[in-house]
Amino acid sequence: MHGLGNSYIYVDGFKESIPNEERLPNLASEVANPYTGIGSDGLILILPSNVADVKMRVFNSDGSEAKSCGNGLRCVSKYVYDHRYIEDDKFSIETLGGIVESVVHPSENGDVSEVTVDMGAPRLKRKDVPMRGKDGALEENVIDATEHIDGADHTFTALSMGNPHAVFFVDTLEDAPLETVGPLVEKADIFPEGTNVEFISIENPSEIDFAVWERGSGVTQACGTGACAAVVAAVLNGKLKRDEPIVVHLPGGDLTIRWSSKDNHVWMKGPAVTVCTGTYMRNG
Ligand SMILES: N[C@@H](CCC[C@H](N)C(=O)O)C(=O)O
Repeated sequence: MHGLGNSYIYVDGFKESIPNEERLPNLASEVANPYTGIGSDGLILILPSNVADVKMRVFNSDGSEAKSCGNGLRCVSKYVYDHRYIEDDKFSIETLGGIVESVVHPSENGDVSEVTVDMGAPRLKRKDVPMRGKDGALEENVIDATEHIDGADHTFTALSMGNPHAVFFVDTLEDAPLETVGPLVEKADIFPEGTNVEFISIENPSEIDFAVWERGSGVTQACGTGACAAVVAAVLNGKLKRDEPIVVHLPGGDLTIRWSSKDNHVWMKGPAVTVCTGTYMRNG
C-alpha cells in the first residue's frame, strides 16, 4: 500500500503469523529492496492491540524500527476498515509513539480512499524530540536553533510527532541540500535516536512545498509525520497561522494538515491506496 507514494509492505497480523522479533529488521530490509525483494520504503505490521482497536509497527528500509508513520496510519486505517476488522468509521491505533485516533472516509463502493488522523499533540521540548543539550535547555523548545554539526552551523526547528523531525526553511526546494545535509543531520550526535529531516518553503498562507530525507529510508515521496512537523514548525516560527488548514505539497501529492489550538492536536487528512496483495517467498 502507499500514501502519496510512501510505500510499505503491510503484513496482516490478524491472519498471518508474524516472524520472530529478531528476524523483523532483516525481513524489512529484504522486502524493501527493489532488486532482490519487492521494493518499498519499509515494512508495516498490522496487529491486534490490548489498549487500542488495532496496533501498527513500522520498520524502515534499513531495518530500524520507527515509533510512528503518518502515511502508514492512513493505510492501516484503510486496511482494517476495508477488511471489516473494524465496523465503526472512527477507531484508535496503537503505535510505539502513542495512541492516535483515525476517521475513515469510505467512497460509494464502501472502500476507503481518504483518511483523517488525529495525530495528537506535537512534543516540543528538546528532551522529547529527543535532542541532547545542556541540562537547562532540555526543557526548552528547539525553535530556529543553530547547532554545529560536522563542522558547519545548521539552523532548524525540531519536534516530535511520535518520531523526531528537524525542519529547515528554504526559499525554494530546488536549493534544498536534501541528499547532503539530510543524511548528515539524520545521524548527528545531537539526535540520540537520529531524526527525519524536512526542507520546506512557504508558498502562501495556506500552502507549503515539502521535501524529506527520512531516517532509515532516505529520500521518500512523502512523510505524514513530517508534513505535520512542518506545519507546526512554520506556526512556531510565525510563518503560518495556527488553526488554518494547510495544504502540504509533497513530491507524491498533497496532504491537508491543521494544528488546532482547541486541543493542541495536529490533524492530517490524505489518501491511502492498495497496490496489490501477495505472498512473499524467500528464495536463497
Ligand atoms: N514515512 C513515515 C515515517 C516513517 C518513519 C520514519 N522514517 C522514522 O524513522 O521516524 C510517515 O509517513 O510519517
